[in-house]
Amino acid sequence: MKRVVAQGTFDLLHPGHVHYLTEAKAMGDELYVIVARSANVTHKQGPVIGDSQRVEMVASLKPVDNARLGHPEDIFVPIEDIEPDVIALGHDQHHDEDAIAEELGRRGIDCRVCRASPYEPDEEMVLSSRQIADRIVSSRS
Ligand SMILES: Cc1cc2nc3c(=O)[nH]c(=O)nc-3n(C[C@H](O)[C@H](O)[C@H](O)COP(=O)(O)O)c2cc1C
Ligand SMILES: Nc1ncnc2c1ncn2[C@@H]1O[C@H](COP(=O)(O)OP(=O)(O)OP(=O)(O)O)[C@@H](O)[C@H]1O
Repeated sequence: MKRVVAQGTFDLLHPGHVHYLTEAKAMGDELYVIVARSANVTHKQGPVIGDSQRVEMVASLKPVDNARLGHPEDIFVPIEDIEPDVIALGHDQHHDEDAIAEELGRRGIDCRVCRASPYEPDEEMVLSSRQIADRIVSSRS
């Protein structure tokens, strides 16, 4: 069985997340998803929804075989546990492919790192958790 890992915040779910996770699943046989801890989402506004609720929602999605909360300090601890064949980075994730590949090599983990594609079907869809939150604020105030 070929294992794939996907990761992200997954605050307010939308079809962009489903596209990403479906594409990641197609890279192997089993999809494991690491959900970022709120405390570690420091590069943008933190999630509205709490850690365990985000994990529960991601776990319920069709392509997902296993979802878990990430490690508080070391993002490679869940990777060492899962032992994936592929890490599928999201199209806009700020993580650097080469830096991740280097650290995997240093830790003796034999795993490919690749980049998923964006989902942008038309202008009607709101394909970003932040944009959904902004729309709620502007339409309710
Ligand atoms: C290979 C990999 C493993 C990760 N593992 C964790 C983790 O264990 N704990 C965590 O809080 N975040 C982890 N992250 C980070 C988040 O999943 C997420 O990528 C980061 O917070 C950026 O959020 P965004 O991609 O939703 O913008 C990991 C990221 C990568 C690329
Ligand atoms: N429209 C999209 N197309 C493809 N992948 C997406 C899309 N939106 C999010 N993803 C992917 O889903 C994963 C989780 O993304 P994240 O939780 O940051 O969602 P987001 O909607 O982009 O959030 P925000 O709007 O707050 O930046 C990431 O790997 C990201 O690349």
